[in-house]
Amino acid sequence: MIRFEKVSKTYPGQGHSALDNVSIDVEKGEFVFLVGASGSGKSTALRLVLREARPTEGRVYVAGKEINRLAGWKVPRLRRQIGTVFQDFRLLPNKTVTENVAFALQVIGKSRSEIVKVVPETLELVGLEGKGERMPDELSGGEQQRVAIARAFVNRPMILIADEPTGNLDPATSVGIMKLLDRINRTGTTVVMATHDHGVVDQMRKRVVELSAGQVVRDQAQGGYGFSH
Ligand SMILES: Nc1ncnc2c1ncn2[C@@H]1O[C@H](COP(=O)(O)OP(=O)(O)OP(=O)(O)O)[C@@H](O)[C@H]1O
Repeated sequence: MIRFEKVSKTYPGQGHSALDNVSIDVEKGEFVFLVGASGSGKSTALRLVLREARPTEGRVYVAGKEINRLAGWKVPRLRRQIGTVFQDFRLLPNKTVTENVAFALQVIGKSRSEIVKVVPETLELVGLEGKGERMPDELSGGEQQRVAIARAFVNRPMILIADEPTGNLDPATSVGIMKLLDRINRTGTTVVMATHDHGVVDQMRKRVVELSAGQVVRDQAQGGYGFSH
C-alpha cells in the first residue's frame, strides 16, 4: 500500500538529510507506528506519502503508483484516498461538528443525499452521536480529535495518516482515541501514525518503525516504544 524505496530527502539549504536511504513497505490493512526523536524525519516521511514533499532520491509508491511521477492534476485524487489527523485537530471553528465532517465531502463533490446519510453514521462510529450540533469549542480535546478522525474517515480512505494524534490529550483520553484508530484499522484501512507517546505504542503492540537522524534503525512487529521491549 505504501512503499519507500531507498528514499532520501534533503530540504534546500539543509546540510543533512531529513531522510537518508529509507526503505519501508507497508501492506494494505497494516497499523504502523513511526517513532523517533524530534527531527528524526517522521513528519517528512508522512509528507512524502501525501506528496506535500518530494524525495531527493528514491521512490515513494502509494497503491502501486510512484507518486512523484503523478501529474499535478492527479494529486488531489491521491490525497482524497488518504485521511489525515494532526495533534492540533485543525477543525473549522465556526462550523458545527456535523458541518465540519460534511465539509470534507462537499469539497469532493458528494451529493447532499449521500452526505446526509454518511455523516451521522460516521459520527456514531467515532462515538459522537448526539453531538452533531455542537461547536468545536464546546467539546473536550478528545471529542475534538474524534471529530477530526470522523472528518478524515468519512470518505473511507484507504490510508489514514496520523501525526501525533494523542499529543494534546491526557493518557485516559488517548486510550479512547487509540481504540478508535484500531477500529478504523480493522475495517481494512491502513494506518500510519507518527508519535512520541510511549504509553500508546507500548499498549497497542503494533509494528514499530523507528527513525534516527533520517535512517530506519528498527522495524519490529508488535514492538514497544523502546528497544527494551
Ligand atoms: N520545510 C522544511 N525545510 C527545511 N528543513 C526541514 C523542513 N521540514 C523539516 N526539516 C528538517 O528535516 C529534519 C526532519 O524533520 P521532521 O519534521 O521530518 O522530523 P520529525 O521526526 O517529524 O520531528 P518532530 O517529532 O519534532 O515532529 C529536521 O532536521 C528538520 O529541521
